[in-house]
Amino acid sequence: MTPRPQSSGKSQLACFGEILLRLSAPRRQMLSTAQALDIHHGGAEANVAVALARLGHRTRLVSALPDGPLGDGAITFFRGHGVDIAAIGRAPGRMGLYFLSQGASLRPSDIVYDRADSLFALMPPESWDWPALFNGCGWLHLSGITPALGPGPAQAALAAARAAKSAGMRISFDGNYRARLWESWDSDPRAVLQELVSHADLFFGNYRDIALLLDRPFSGEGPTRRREAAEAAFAAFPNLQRIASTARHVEHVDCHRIAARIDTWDGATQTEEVRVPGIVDRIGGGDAFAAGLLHGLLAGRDDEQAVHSGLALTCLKHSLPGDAATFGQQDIDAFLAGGLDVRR
Ligand SMILES: O=C(O)C(=O)C[C@H](O)[C@H](O)COP(=O)(O)O
Repeated sequence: MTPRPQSSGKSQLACFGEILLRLSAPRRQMLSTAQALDIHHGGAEANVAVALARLGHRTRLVSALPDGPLGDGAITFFRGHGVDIAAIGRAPGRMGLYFLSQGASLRPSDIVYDRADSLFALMPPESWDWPALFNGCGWLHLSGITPALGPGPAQAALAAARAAKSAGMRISFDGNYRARLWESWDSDPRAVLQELVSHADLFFGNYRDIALLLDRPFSGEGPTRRREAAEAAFAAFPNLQRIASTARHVEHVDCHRIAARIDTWDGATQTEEVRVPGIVDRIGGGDAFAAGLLHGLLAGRDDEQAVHSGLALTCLKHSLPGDAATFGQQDIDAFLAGGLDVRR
């Protein structure tokens, strides 16, 4: 039996962010012609909460869902995956939606957001009672999507990070830059993202995210450019201990090559590149990487093992429809051991 890992220190990991309903055109149809839509639950932070819960960690989703059947359905979904839903507030309002047309052949995937004025986006920032919501939690996971939703969520994300910091919690922050969201309101992404990264111990982002944060380009090639960007980020954000990233080469809509990496102050751990053919659904791949890597760190493994568990979980996620990576340790172990014939 594989022992279930326990998150270290104060037991729970809190994920703060919007829960979304994903409506996808089935069988790779386009949204403009689909006659039915498939339903999945998602949201960047929620995906991390589910993946970690499936891996045996205690995760708490801090969010808000509308009263009524859509909110009830989401609660059932997250509870069913073992996520603590006690810190999800309920109130009248609308649920954030996004629509997906899954790419095929030479047509890339496309996302249409319909989440303006959702209950979560309109929550007054002062309505979140951080000490109560984070009670018993030792880690907070946030992403750059929450502050992109509007001035209220931006203030809430900052307040969450400050409260977690002053409670002695560790913080992971996934850059998740979404240009379409930031462009929908009069925002200054750099200032907000800089403060959030300044509170983080672990930052998920690549050299492009760091270039955006620091407002400067990195001109080298491959690993040299990644290291240069990481060193610039460590210099600008002294609280950061690790920067984790993936490098993705899109061979074809259905076939990507993915490598993963952790940079620390004194060096980097880089994985081999894995070819991922026959992709079923790549949405949530970044969240799966974050969850897999957090899983390794929370279980007390070293960076080499943690980055490989992140790589394994992101690659596995591409085989599964929906946002969440609902795999167990045995799936990660089997992936890392290789071998793709039927297991029986
Ligand atoms: O865009 C948003 O606001 C969402 O939260 C929708 C998606 O669930 C995640 O963004 C997945 O992101 P990746 O893991 O990078 O594919």
